[in-house]
Amino acid sequence: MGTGKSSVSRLLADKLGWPRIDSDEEIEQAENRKISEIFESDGEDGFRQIETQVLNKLLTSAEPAVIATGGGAVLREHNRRMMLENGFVAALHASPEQIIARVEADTARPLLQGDLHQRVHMLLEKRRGVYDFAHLSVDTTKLTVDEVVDRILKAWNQFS
Ligand SMILES: Nc1ncnc2c1ncn2[C@@H]1O[C@H](COP(=O)(O)OP(=O)(O)O)[C@@H](O)[C@H]1O
Ligand SMILES: O=C(O)C1=C[C@@H](OP(=O)(O)O)[C@@H](O)[C@H](O)C1
Ligand SMILES: [Mg+2]
Repeated sequence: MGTGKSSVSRLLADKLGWPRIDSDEEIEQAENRKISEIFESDGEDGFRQIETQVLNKLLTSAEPAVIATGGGAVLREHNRRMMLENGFVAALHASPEQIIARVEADTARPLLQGDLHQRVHMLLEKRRGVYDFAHLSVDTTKLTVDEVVDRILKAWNQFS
């Protein structure tokens, strides 16, 4: 969360001339509920169930697209495999301090409610290594969105 997936995906899609899809927005549309409402009524497990269904549908569509997922979509091994089998996967990282600075004004992320500093450190620890499966990893801490997009495009051109 806060590493720039949603922001980077917009510019990346523009540059590629591809549609841009954000799985969180797709989930909200399909459910006609905000992410926070889904967490509130169905819990994290309920959200992950919906997220997996939506992601699988997006990943098996024939059209090329830039897909931004939520940061926890990769917690399920099945999703990691689907992503690798159907696309080029870029994982965006950032330092805990930078993540906190980027998300502190935003209340839309249920897993970051409460003590933000403690939540961010706890989640980074819990998820350590889970993003290593990606084709490319980018530390966005000191990069602009433009620079992140350039890194992804370079790696994508070599990959494809
Ligand atoms: N490279 C960056 N440098 C500075 N701010 C950024 C960068 N990438 C994203 N942001 C800002 O951080 C916040 C979270 O970005 P977002 O794209 O929603 O991240 P994610 O989808 O990974 O949670 C937004 O306010 C966005 O403008
Ligand atoms: O990391 C997570 O578990 C989550 C990340 C969020 O998306 P962003 O990574 O785009 O903030 C969103 O899917 C939900 O709040 C859960
Ligand atoms: Mg996002």
